[in-house]
Amino acid sequence: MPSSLKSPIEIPVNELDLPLIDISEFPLEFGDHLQNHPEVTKLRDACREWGFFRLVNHGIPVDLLQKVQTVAKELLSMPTEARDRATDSCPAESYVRKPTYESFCFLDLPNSDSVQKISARIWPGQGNSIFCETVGKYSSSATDLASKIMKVILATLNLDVETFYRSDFENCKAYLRINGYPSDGKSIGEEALFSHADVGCLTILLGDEKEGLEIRSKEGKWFSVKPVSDTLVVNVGDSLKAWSNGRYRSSHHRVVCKGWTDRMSIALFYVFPNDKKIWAPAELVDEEINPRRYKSFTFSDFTHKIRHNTEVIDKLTALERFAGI
Ligand SMILES: O=C(O)CCC(=O)C(=O)O
Ligand SMILES: [Fe+2]
Repeated sequence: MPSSLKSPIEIPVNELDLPLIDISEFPLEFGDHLQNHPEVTKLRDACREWGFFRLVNHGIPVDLLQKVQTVAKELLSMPTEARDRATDSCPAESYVRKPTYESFCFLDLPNSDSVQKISARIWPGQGNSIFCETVGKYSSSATDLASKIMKVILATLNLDVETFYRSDFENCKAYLRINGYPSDGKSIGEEALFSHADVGCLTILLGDEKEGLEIRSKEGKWFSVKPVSDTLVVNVGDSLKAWSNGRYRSSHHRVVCKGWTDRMSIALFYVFPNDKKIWAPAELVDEEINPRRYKSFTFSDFTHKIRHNTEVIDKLTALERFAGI
């Protein structure tokens, strides 16, 4: 990740109401009839146009959302020396502090001891059981939700849901990142989190209702997303873009300072296991209309070999440069 992010940027003039998807509309049994369900059509359009949508009626209790935000804020407001104790040589599982943002990263949830390890470093002795329990519960609920969204996305691709879920997504894992954006020294319009595409399949983003998230459209214009309480923002990442043979977008997004003090967000990344070979199924490849767009690669190859999933060089994203045919 680049360390200096202070470049002035153009102020976007566009505001975006993300497409609203009511996940409670989807039946638990996925049959062929689902493909023509109006909510499925809406979701398909959202994934094609934006690679982003807003989930309503997502089923995660509002009090759990509030609790996880409370413990995340408590973590981010610990003294600098305490936060720095969680810094480690493996940034994927520790605390990272950059000039304009900071992140606590937890790996392989909900099953790893990643949360306990960081908690023990921040709160020496006993750790913080309420923090661990709350983050554990939220990650578990959000991972179940991501699996459900993934199944519906398979339906939007006109694929047999159970077959493809079992063969490709059943072993997906979750990483969690608690992001803090302290306001000190930042001016309105300044980039707080650089433009990037997420690397996994899906990201579920829980914000703290402060503006700042911006998404780049197909035409390269920036759109500012208005927060809506009790909802979750979901986006497609590069792994799913590649697996869908480019049918779905993995849009670049960033966070821009809007004059707040201390914005924060919690991102759950639903990702393939490291050794998973990412290869679009033959059903999504059509030699004439939609030829194969990516060579096969493993998730760990992608995350280890690309240094920054940020720059678009000669209109090519990191995914295109890494695996494009
Ligand atoms: O804080 C946000 O709204 C966005 C965070 C994000 O894009 C990320 O963690 O990948
Ligand atoms: Fe992101």
